[in-house]
Amino acid sequence: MTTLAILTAAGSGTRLGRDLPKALVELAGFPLVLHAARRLASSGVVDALVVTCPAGLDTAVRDVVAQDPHVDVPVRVVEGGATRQASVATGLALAGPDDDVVLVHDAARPLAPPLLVRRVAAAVRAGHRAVVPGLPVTDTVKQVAPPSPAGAGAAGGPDVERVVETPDRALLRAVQTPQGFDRALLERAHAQGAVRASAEGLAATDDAGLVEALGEAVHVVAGEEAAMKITTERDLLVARLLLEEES
Ligand SMILES: Nc1ccn([C@@H]2O[C@H](COP(=O)(O)OP(=O)(O)OP(=O)(O)O)[C@@H](O)[C@H]2O)c(=O)n1
Ligand SMILES: C[C@](O)(CO)[C@H](O)COP(=O)(O)O
Repeated sequence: MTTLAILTAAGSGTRLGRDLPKALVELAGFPLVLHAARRLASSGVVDALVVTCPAGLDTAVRDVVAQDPHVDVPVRVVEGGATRQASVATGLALAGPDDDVVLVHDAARPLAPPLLVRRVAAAVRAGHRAVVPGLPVTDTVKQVAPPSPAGAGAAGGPDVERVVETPDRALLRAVQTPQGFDRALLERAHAQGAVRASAEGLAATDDAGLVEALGEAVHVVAGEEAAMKITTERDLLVARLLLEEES
């Protein structure tokens, strides 16, 4: 039995605002997608990689990832979909007959360490069929009311939102990737949630959310600060510092 990693890299990186897709933006001389692929491969628990890429960039992404000497597992590259959820579904369709565990990881988390990959995969192999890494939340988090049709600032004052709840932060976890799944469960979750995949506002923001929607259990293992997500330029600066610390 084998473990497939789906590496999502098909996003455009709108919030980063560069003139190339985020996964191809360089950090310390290498594209984000390559950092992520190297760490997945060197975990020792990934047998093959499927990388989702933006339309028209399959050759560029294949050249970057599949030819890298540090990525010593078979690599396939496939064009992703309109949302992250759709991209994962496209990658999942390429799973082979022996793949019983699937890890889903974001190229936007390029420094997720190999030990985290092993921790997630081990928890799935130990019998937890859906596993996410998570960190405790340090801010106090407020839930706000949905926006009113008229808009919050409609009266002419500053934009304000009404708080409806303060969840107990001791029970909150900020979740990361890689997320790990029993392959059959992940397939069922994506099949059941398929109708959501076409639009950003409907799509699940992570794969575990689709499993939760089935009513199935999802488990959390300890996350890692290094698995931070690159969304903005500031995140790239922080990642650079983390890499310096690593070496
Ligand atoms: N249609 C999409 C959208 C996102 N992703 C991937 O999902 C991960 C998380 O997405 P995000 O951080 O939101 O990346 P982008 O969509 O590129 O960023 P933005 O929302 O700022 O455009 C990224 O590795 C991204 O490449 C994907 O494979 N397919
Ligand atoms: C999957 C994820 O990385 C878990 O934290 C996150 O939900 C991706 O979110 P994004 O808005 O697509 O960056």
